[in-house]
Amino acid sequence: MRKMIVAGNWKMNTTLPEGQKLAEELTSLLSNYTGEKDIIIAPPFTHLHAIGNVIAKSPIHLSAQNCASEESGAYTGEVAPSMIASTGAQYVILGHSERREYFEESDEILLRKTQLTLKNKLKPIFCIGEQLTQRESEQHEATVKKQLEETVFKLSKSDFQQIILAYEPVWAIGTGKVATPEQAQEMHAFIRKLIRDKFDESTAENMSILYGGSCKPANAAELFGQQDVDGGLIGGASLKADDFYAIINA
Ligand SMILES: O=C[C@H](O)COP(=O)(O)O
Repeated sequence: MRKMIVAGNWKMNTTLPEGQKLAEELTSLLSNYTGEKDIIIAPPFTHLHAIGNVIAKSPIHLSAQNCASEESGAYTGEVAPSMIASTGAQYVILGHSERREYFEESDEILLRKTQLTLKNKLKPIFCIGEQLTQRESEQHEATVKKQLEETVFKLSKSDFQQIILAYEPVWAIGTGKVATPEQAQEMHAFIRKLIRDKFDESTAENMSILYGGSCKPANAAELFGQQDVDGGLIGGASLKADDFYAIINA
C-alpha cells in the first residue's frame, strides 16, 4: 500500500523564531493526530536542528529543501546531505522548479544530488512538472517523461523505490491557479504508467506521487480524492498552521 503524504515546503520564508513558532503551533494542532498521512515540513537549512527539537515528539518529519551535489570540501555556502542527515532530517526536496529555473539546476546535477541523498539514507522528494507554454503546446506529458528519464529513471529499482515523486505544474505554483482534479489525476496516472513501463507493477503501485501547486484547504480534499494523487507538496498554505492542518485532514 502506498503512503499518503502531506509535505510543507516553507521555501525562503520565516526567521528562526517565526519558524519555531509555526512548528510549535503545528505540533500542538497535531498532538492528538490519529490520521494515516505522513506529515513532513521543509524549513530553511538554518532552522533544521532547532525545529527538529520542536517536533521531536510529534508525528511531523523533517525535510531540507535542497542539498549540495558534492559530499564535502571547498564548496562555500553549500550544505551536504550528510550535514542534513546529522540534524535529524529524513527527507530532501530535489528538482523543485524554482531550483531548476533560478539556480539552473540541470538533470545531471539533480541525478547526482539524488544519488548522494540516497547514499546518506535520506529520502528525496523529487519534483517534476511542465511550464505553461509546454502545457499549451501539449508538451506536458513529453516534458515530464523526459525529466524522469534524465534523472530518477537512471536509478536502480531499489533506489527508485526509496523516493517520493511530486508533480508540480509550474503554472500552478504560487499563482492561485490550481490544476483541476482531472488534470492532476491524468498526469499522475500517466507518471504511474511510465513507472510501470520502466520498472514494474508493484513499484508503480507503491510509489507516492504528490501534487503541488496552489493546493489549499478549499481544494485539497478533491485533489487528494483522485485515485493516483497520494497527497501534496504544499507551499504558501504550509506557512499557516491552521491551513496546513486543514490540508492534512482533507
Ligand atoms: O513546493 C511547493 C510548491 O511549489 C507549491 O507552492 P504553492 O502551494 O505556494 O503553489
